[in-house]
Order: sequence, then structure tokens, then C-alpha cells
Amino acid sequence: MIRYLRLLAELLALNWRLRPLATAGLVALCLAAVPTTPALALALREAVDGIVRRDPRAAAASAAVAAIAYAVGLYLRSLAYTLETMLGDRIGTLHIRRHIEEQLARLDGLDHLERTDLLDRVTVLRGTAWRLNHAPWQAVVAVCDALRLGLLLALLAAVTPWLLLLLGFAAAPLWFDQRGRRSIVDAEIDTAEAFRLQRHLFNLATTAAGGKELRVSGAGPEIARRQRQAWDAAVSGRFRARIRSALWTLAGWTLFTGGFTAGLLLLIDRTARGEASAGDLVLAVTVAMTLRNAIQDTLFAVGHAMSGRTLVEPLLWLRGYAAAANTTGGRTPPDSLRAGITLDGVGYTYPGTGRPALDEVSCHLAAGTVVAVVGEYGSGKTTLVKLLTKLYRPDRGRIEVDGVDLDDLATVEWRARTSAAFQDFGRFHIRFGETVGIGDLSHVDDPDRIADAVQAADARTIVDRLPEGLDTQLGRPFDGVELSEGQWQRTALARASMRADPLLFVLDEPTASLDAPSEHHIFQRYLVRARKLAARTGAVTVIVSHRFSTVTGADHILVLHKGRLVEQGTHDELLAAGGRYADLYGVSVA
Ligand SMILES: Nc1ncnc2c1ncn2[C@@H]1O[C@H](COP(=O)(O)OP(=O)(O)OP(=O)(O)O)[C@@H](O)[C@H]1O
Repeated sequence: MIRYLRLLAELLALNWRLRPLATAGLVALCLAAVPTTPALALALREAVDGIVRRDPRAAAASAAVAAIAYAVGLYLRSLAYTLETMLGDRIGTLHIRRHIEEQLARLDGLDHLERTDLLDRVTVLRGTAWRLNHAPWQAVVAVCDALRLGLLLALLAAVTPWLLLLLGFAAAPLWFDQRGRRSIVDAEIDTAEAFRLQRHLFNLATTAAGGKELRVSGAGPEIARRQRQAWDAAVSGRFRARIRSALWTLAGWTLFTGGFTAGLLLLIDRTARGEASAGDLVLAVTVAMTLRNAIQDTLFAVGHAMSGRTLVEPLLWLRGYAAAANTTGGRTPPDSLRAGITLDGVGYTYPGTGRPALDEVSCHLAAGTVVAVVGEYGSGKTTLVKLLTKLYRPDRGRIEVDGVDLDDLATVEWRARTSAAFQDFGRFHIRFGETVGIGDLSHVDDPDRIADAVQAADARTIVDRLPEGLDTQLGRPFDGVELSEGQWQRTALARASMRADPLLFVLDEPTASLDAPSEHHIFQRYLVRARKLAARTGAVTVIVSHRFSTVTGADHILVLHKGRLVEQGTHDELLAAGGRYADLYGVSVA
């Protein structure tokens, strides 16, 4: 709760910093609206007492004041609402949401994109961040409403202190309301996974890539059924929680209504016995009638301010996670590798899985060499390169770069000296030149560097066929040219070839979408490139492949099996050993 209040104060300060005039104006409007309802009640009492005293001028003047107080109150509140919505949208959408998205994009690791418990929070944050700025303003409104409530209660107490008991009854709906809201928050978190699943299935069926396969395989109706099922599960979970919440609210209001009725009966009795004037009766009835609205408004504002708490846990998590995830050493990688990269007893288990994806892997990737990583599906090859590129940190053991723990190297600087083309490469819907150039952002507009990278990936023919060459927009959703799978893969290869002096060059199944001759051709090119990089920076080139025949030219081959390094050596050594590599190589070239 304290953390939440601190966050609300922080958000108000942000509003003040970005929009000082609107922020000050909104606070002033809220405060100015506070005395209007009590003024209305007092003016009505004077009007009635004026009539009883047979003083029509005083009665008329008081009635006019009552009307003005009523109108001004309505006007100020509606103005405050408009201003609050505008600030909420502007700062919530333009600033807070952008800030959250930037923070997510800057996270060093991949956990938040792959682990479901973290994905749930990311889903909540991305979908509803804009609501966050409404919470502090609802808190301000709640304070003003509470002040109005206080003034109204003071007026009631002036008639008879017994009416103050209504306060206890007024507090009941607050507690009941909060109880109901908690069940909604729980349901939202519980059903986040079902929501994500239905959205994933919907995207699967409505994007060209997935849609093609679904139509051919005839699995469309099954996907639609599963989507409906996930949707039903998510919606019905939330619907049930809303019903529960409504019942809690009803119970609270029933209690309040009982107390309110008793208060009114007491008041009528006192007036009948002549212990209060007719004006007092009108004042008390007016206050008692508006009290219900005042309490409702206060509850409403408190409820809205509290509903921001749903976002606070993920937001505070993001802050903590970003701070922890992006805390690595600050050492700069060497200009060039002398010894190379050493793995010592490295192990990694994906959170939520029982079996290590990598276990006790120890090897040395000598500076200036080409290292091939081979193994069957799921043997841990990609996990190994993800550890080398610092996308994950090893749970056990250490990775050293020229004797320095990889963890001690500044991630950004290590990445600046790393190039990687992954198996699940990105398809960036931007201009072709940019989609290659972002492989080294400092050269994104450098046509010579881009041309070299395109040449290295043997992607010149793709550019030649594009209507506007490097300036061609890619991606059908943006009226651009759509590339084939193999062309996208070559583009990813070109992107990975942008850096001129990497220390680590990773090709994780870089040619899976290409035919065998193209793969062979590209592999030969990258061997030449690896030698050039090796001469320049002592770079280690790591090539992951299923096709054993393509990696025979590597200096060193690591054979992984079920997360363990079962063999290593040159192609000839491994063949001579007659072990797993020799068996698998025999099958692959047979
Ligand atoms: N994000 C993840 N979350 C949980 N488990 C994962 C994740 N990624 C991989 N794994 C598991 O870790 C193990 C190793 O996976 P990895 O992708 O490293 O294998 P691989 O050898 O690269 O496979 P492939 O040849 O199919 O690309 C597999 O059992 C896989 O199921």
C-alpha cells in the first residue's frame, strides 16, 4: 500500500512536471467544487427559514444562492472531469505507456518474452498502461470528495450528533467494495494465460503464415474451437468474479441503507417534537440525500484510484526486474581476443522446466577459430549460443572471455562486439536497407557497409529485384514487398554481417530455409569471412547446424546430446573416434 501511495505521488509529480498549468488547474477545480454542496444545503435552510419568518426577499436571495451553488458545483465537476480525461490520456498514453514500452524493449534478457509468469505481467502492462495516470487523479478527486463528505457530516452533526453514526454505515460499503474488487484482480491474473492463448490462436488463424497451413491441413475449425474454449474460460472466469464483486457491493449498500433509514426516522421525530426548525429539517434532509451521492462519489473515486493497483504490481515488478536484469559488470571487452572463450561446467535450466537444457558443459573456443555445434533437435545448441550472447546467464559454471567472466562484461558493450543470426530470425517491416543496417545501428545509413553485408550474405540478387532497391519498404501490412522465407533468412544473415569487428560471430542454423547448394555456397563464404574476422580481431565464429556435412570445415566441433557435451574435436578426430558424431555423420551423408 505504501509503495502504491508513493507511486501515486510520483505520478502526480510527473503530471506537474509535464503539464504544470493543467495540473494546477485541475487541483484548483477539485478544491473549488468541495464547498458547493454544503453551500446548497445552507442556502436552502435560509430560504425555508425566510419563508417561515415571512421574509420573501431573504428567502428569494437564499434560493438564488442555492441554485447558483448547485449549478457551479455541476459545472466545476464536469470541467474537472474533462481536464482529468485529457491529462490521463495525454500523459498515460504518450508518456507512461511509451516509457513502459521502452523499458520492456531495453531489457537485456529474454525471460520476460519466454516465461509465462513474466509474460502475464507484460500483457497487463502493455494493455492497460494508459489507465495508470487516471489513478492519481482519482486519488485527488477522492480527497476532495472526502472533504465534501466531512463538511456535510459537520452540518449533520450541527442538527444532531446522532446522525454522525451514519459514518459507520458509510464505511461498510467501502470495505465490501474492496473485497469484491480483490476477487476481480485475482480473476484477471488467473485468466491472463487463457486470454493470451485465445489471442495467439486468433493470430494464428488470421495471419498469412499460420493461415496457410491451417487451411491446407484443415485444422482451422479445431483452432477456432480451441480459441472459443480459451475465450469462454477467460471471459467466464472474469464474469464470475464480477458477479461476486457485485454481491459484495450489494451487501455493503444494504447495510448503509438500513442505517440511513434509521437516521431519517430520528430526524423526523426531532422535528415533530420541535427540537429543530423547519429550515434545519430541510438542511438535514438535503444533506442526508446528498450524503448518499457524496459517499458514492467518494467510494467511486477511491475504487478507481485503487483499481490502478492492478497495474502497480506489474509496474513495480518491471522496475525491479529491469534493475536486476540489466545489472551486469561494467568491464569493456578486449579489442581483440587472445585466448578465446572458455566454458567451465556451464549449466542452464529454463525456469519452470525440470530438466537442464545444458548440463556441465566445459570447452574452449580458441580465438580465431570456427566452432561448429551439432546435435539432434532439442540437444541444447541454441541455448548454448543464447548464453554466449548473454541472452541468459548460466545457472551453474562460468563463461570466460580471455579470462574475464562474461557476467563482468557490460552487456551492451559485449553485444556491440557480437553478431548473430538466429534460426527464428526477425522479419522487420521497414525499408530493406534499414532491415540490414540495424545489425549495426551506428551504420544504419551507411550504404557501403550495407552493400558489404548484403554481399556477404549473397543477397545482392534480392536487392536487384526490389523496385526501389535498398529503399524498398518490406512487409505486406505496410504496402511493402513480401519476401520469401529464404529471402528473409538471407536478409537476417546480411543483418548479422553488418558489424565489421565482432569478437563473436554466431550463426544459429543460418541456412535452414535455403536449399543445399545455397547452403554450401553460403557456408563457404562465411568460412572465408570467419578467417578474415579471425585475423582482424581473433573472433570466434560459432556455427550451429543440423547438417553434419556442412560443418566438416570447422576447426572444432562440439557434439551435444540431451544438453551434455558428449564429444569434441576436429571432423577427422571425431570420425576416427567412431562415436556419436561418426554415427550421425554416417547417417547424414548416406
Ligand atoms: N524458452 C524455453 N523455455 C523452456 N524450455 C526451452 C526453451 N527453449 C528451449 N527449451 C528446451 O531446452 C532444450 C534445448 O533447446 P534448444 O533450443 O537449445 O535445442 P536445440 O539443440 O537448439 O534444438 P533445435 O535443433 O531444435 O533448434 C529443449 O528441451 C527445449 O525444449
